[in-house]
Amino acid sequence: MDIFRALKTYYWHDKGFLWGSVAGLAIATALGLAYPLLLKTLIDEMIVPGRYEGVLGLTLTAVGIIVVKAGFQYVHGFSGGRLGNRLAYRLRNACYEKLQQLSFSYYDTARTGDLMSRLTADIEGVRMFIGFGFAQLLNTGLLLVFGFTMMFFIDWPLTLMTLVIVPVLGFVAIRFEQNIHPVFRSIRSAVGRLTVRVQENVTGVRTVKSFAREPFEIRKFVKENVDYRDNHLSLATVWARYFPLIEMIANVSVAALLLAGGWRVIAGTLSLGDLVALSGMLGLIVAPLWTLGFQINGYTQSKASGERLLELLNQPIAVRSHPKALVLDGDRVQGHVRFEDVSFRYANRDDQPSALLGFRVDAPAGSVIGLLGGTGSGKSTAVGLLLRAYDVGEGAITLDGVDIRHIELASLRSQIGIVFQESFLFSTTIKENISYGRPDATQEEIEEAARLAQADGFIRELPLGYDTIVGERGMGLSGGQKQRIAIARALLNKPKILILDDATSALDMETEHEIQTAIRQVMAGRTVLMIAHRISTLRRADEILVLDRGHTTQRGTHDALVRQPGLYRETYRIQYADRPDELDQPLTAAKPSGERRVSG
Ligand SMILES: Nc1ncnc2c1ncn2[C@@H]1O[C@H](COP(=O)(O)OP(=O)(O)OP(=O)(O)O)[C@@H](O)[C@H]1O
Repeated sequence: MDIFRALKTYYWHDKGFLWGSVAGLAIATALGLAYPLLLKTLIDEMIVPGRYEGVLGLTLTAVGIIVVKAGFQYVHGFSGGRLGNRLAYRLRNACYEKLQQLSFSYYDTARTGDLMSRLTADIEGVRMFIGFGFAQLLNTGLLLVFGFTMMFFIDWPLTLMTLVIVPVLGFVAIRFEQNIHPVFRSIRSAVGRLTVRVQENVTGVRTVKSFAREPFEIRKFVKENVDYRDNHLSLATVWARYFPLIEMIANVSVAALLLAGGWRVIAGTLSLGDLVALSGMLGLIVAPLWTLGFQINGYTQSKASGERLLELLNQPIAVRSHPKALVLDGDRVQGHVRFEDVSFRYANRDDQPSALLGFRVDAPAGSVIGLLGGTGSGKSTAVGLLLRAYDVGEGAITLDGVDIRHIELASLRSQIGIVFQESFLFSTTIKENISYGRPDATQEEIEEAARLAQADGFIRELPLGYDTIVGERGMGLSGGQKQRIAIARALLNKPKILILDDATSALDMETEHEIQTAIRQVMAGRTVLMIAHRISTLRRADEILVLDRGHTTQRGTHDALVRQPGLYRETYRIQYADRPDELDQPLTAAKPSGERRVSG
């Protein structure tokens, strides 16, 4: 029950509906117990003595009970439905909000399909139990108490005899719960894995098909499907073992009552009406006991689901704003960025050396800093740290002299425009994609940003222009077009700091040059951090840093770096093989930038 206690905040607002649902069902059940009493009256006081004048009154009483009982059943259904659905609504919102709050590090290991199944199937499991299952389970308990109390007043020795089944059934039900809970837990995570498979396959379908790996993907799916099926088979086995057992125990008590009760009716120590009432009541009590398995089933299923939801809801948020964090005033931000001996290691990669070591940059407002380096050298890590995707391990990053850990997260990020390596577009219009960061932007502003990003031309050629809907992940557009929309999106915000993480790699040289010129205009007085593999992108930067496995191996302007032996000159040589003029300049020794190659 700890799980449901922990989920209380999501349903306790509606405790009125909870009590309505419980009380509705309990009263309806109690009224149901009146039927055997009516039968007893009919037999003992009317049929046996032959006094039939009360039959009509008795029948009307039965009809009255039926109507009132139906009314209370309605209260149960209405309240349970309201309770469950409101709970599911709140839980869904809370999970979604949590997903928005969770930091980048959570998404490094999270699986989309698994999250999807938590937000759908698991919420459904909890909704069903709290809305209905809980009231039914409680009702079974109440029925036992009410029913046996009434039976006790009719004939206590026979009642005591039948009561023997209760602890036996209770024991079996607990064993059943213990056996079935782990099975349900594995089923839930098997569903999660199955969804992940499908989701990944659909997302990566182009890669799968281009490598002709469909059979491999099918095998992977079949493996998960076998796992899912086997889990269900285990479930069926547990069911098959316990269900007949529960039914058998319940029926033994009915048989015992008929035998002992029938004996006493023949002996004249029990009236026929009492025996009919007792067996009717036992039947009413035993019926929900038979479904106790189903009820426990629902309980354990929703407990497993509740666990998975709480696991998500209780996830620690790695990067968050300090309660007293500084909220930036956009008009007063200069955009002076400093990385002061920053080192960082990814939490999920403890076995690996640091992704960034002793990284130092001083980027006054309006400067352009270029980052060059082989793949995995730490370039994206550096810009991610400025965005506070992760918090630095050692050292500090400052914006206008303030440690960014002391700045309110949203206000920090609102000063930064970033274009990622992979341009993600939402499945909506191009217009909405560009104005994502500033939904209040006018059409003119959107078009202006698109013009600067060299996107206006191709957008206008599309049948619906800015109102064209781009599919999931921007399908239907070329890589370069997607990149240009992503650049327009970043430019529209007129951020004080612009980060371009290999953002122009999919563009041809000419378009890239035009975008660079446009970015220079827009970014006059603002700070740009630019990651690129092309010298043409970087050459105008005020300072270029060359990274290698997290270390800064070279730094300087293009003119200085091209004269130093090292990766920069080497890259230049490869990319400008037809223009070796700059390489003919006399070599200068590598500038002692203070960086030392430290292992690890
Ligand atoms: N989210 C992550 N979780 C764990 N390790 C990561 C993560 N992102 C990057 N790394 C690791 O950190 C190191 C630096 O990666 P980073 O992405 O900063 O390199 P990069 O220079 O931007 O490379 P590329 O040019 O290929 O984008 C690499 O060893 C990489 O495997």
